[in-house]
Amino acid sequence: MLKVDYALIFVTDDSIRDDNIFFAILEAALKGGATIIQLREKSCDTATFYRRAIRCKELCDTYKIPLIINDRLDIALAVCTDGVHIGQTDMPYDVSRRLMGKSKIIGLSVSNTEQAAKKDAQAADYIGISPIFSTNTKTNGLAQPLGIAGLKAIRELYAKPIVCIGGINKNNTQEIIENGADGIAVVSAISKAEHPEAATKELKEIVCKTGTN
Ligand SMILES: Cc1ncc(COP(=O)(O)OP(=O)(O)O)c(N)n1
Ligand SMILES: Cc1nc(C(=O)O)sc1CCOP(=O)(O)O
Ligand SMILES: [Mg+2]
Repeated sequence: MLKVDYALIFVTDDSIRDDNIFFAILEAALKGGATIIQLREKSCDTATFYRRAIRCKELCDTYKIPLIINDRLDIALAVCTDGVHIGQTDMPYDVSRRLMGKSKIIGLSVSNTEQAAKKDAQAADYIGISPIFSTNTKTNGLAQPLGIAGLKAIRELYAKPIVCIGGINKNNTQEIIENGADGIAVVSAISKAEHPEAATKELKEIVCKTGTN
């Protein structure tokens, strides 16, 4: 399997229901250098999710960038995406792995050091620190932010890639990477930017100049 670059995950904004706007922002993120796309839909029906996933896959394939589906293994399998991102209350890791297969990317959210030390997190391809900072974007059960101290504690015990999510922007990215994250995952820093392509480029440059990417 190709080495996966976790530097900059653009997580799509499910508050954008207009497909023209949604896909224009997605393409801007791809042009700007997002290294992974995560399609996250929390409230639409399955047919709508599936149709968006198909179009996302076509666009990601054009730019040769992996597509990961948030939560929904059935959509990931139906569209044959590169992976899935699961949370602590989503489909269990073992089942996700059995259904997705060995070659696919599986990410798992962790909200404390105990979860990061458990076998599911250790077996996943990467973990998402959930959240690193406070955010208004996630409206379904945001955990207590881990902050930089929490990231450092998890880095001590976790050897695989760590991606941080929640309240990340161009002003706090450098600190996150300096303290052990391999990459960042963002929604609003790209989707709500005046120029999403330029915003993506700027975030990517900060990650790459700070880390070893
Ligand atoms: C990279 C990354 N990390 C964490 C999350 C959060 O996933 P989850 O805990 O399942 O919450 P929802 O996104 O499903 O609301 C993520 N999506 N991506
Ligand atoms: C999708 C998601 N998951 C989170 C978690 O903590 O699990 S925070 C989040 C939203 C991140 O959006 P923004 O970059 O706009 O803060
Ligand atoms: Mg989830």
